[in-house]
Amino acid sequence: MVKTLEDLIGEGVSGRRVLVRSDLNVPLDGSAITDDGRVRAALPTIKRLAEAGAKVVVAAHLGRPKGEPDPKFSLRPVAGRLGELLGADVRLAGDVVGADAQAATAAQAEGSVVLLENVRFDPRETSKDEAQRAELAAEFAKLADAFVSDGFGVVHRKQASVYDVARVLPAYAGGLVLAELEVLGKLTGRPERPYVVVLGGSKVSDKLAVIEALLPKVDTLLIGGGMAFTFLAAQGHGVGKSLLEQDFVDTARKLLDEHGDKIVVPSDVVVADRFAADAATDTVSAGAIPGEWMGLDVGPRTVEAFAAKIAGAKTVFWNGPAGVFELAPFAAGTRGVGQAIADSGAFSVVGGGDSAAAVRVLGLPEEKFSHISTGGGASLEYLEGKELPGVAVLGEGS
Ligand SMILES: Nc1ncnc2c1ncn2[C@@H]1O[C@H](COP(=O)(O)OP(=O)(O)O)[C@@H](O)[C@H]1O
Ligand SMILES: O=C(OP(=O)(O)O)[C@H](O)COP(=O)(O)O
Repeated sequence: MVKTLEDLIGEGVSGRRVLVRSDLNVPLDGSAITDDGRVRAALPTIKRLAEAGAKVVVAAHLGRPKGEPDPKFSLRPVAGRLGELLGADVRLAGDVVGADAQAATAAQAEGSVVLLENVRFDPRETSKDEAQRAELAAEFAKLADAFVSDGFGVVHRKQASVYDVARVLPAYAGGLVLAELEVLGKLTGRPERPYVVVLGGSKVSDKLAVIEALLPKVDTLLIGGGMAFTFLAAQGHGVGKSLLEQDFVDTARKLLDEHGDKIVVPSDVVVADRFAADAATDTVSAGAIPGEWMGLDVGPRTVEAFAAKIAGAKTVFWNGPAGVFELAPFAAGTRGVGQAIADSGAFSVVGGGDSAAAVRVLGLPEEKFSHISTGGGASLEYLEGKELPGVAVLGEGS
């Protein structure tokens, strides 16, 4: 049996030091948070512990820094926002587990919150070497007496602050992780059919691996965003300077051969001469992407084709924006797909940091989605039937 946050509260946390792993990986424009959804989602667990008198130490990552401190990836803006939402100061430690983190946590009052600096500033966090990760986990463990895993968006990562630390501290599942798993469970049982999955985004290599496992489970797979170009290349099209995962082209061709009836790829693309809001743009057929240009959104014919499939669905899962929605000229595809899902009346789940942000930033009707999940890759791996290391480890000790 997995122990939960409520079990921990029941054991009594007043004066105890509790390490919480949250997913605070928010989209930033410079140092401004463009969507604080993940901070809001992390709030209930942190608040619950603080109100119960715990000394709360929050661990989180931001982006993918290269295992060393990099001011661009500092959690400072997040500490500020978390403090505003909590209505209390949140001290940001200057390091992950170093002298400043130790001093900040040693000086904590009951009910206070310290945020450790981006855990990915330490190369051991994401190391493939288990001994390295275990070493960092032991250092996290010195800062706390218990661990609450609440970062749903990152439970698919076997990383020190997600997985290894749960093996060295008494570990509990946070409310967000439990709530997310409960909703996603509805998609793994017997989803009402037709079951349509819409994929896009830019974490192409991560997600291409999931497609193969998902295909037998779904009726239709709509592929937009950055991952579409690997499939267009597999169909023999030139994709210019668009995102392309060359190593996966052969697999994409095999998937199109074997499941061509289920997979829908873009028939037209919005292309640009640069990755910029003021780039020159054009809308072309998927087979006519100019060599020096890049595809940054799906075109209107594609949106129409995707919307028709979505309109007939009873269950929809969407991860990954259909285009670079952050830049106005490339937002129409994501808006169109999102609106079609909202209008479908299907049981609909949208997951992922950027996908969830897109719903809010583009002003799509949030209330028309059945669930907006904080995790994209994590949701996909769960739907694929894969074990999530950050969840599995919570049951290990019992
Ligand atoms: N054609 C494209 N080329 C490059 N980037 C893209 C393209 N389409 C979408 N994106 C980018 O994908 C990013 C989100 O991808 P991803 O992290 O995979 O999604 P999520 O966070 O929802 O899981 C967005 O920032 C968006 O700008
Ligand atoms: O943004 C995240 O995932 P998502 O883009 O799949 O929703 C999580 O914070 C995990 O980040 P990672 O994919 O760099 O490990």
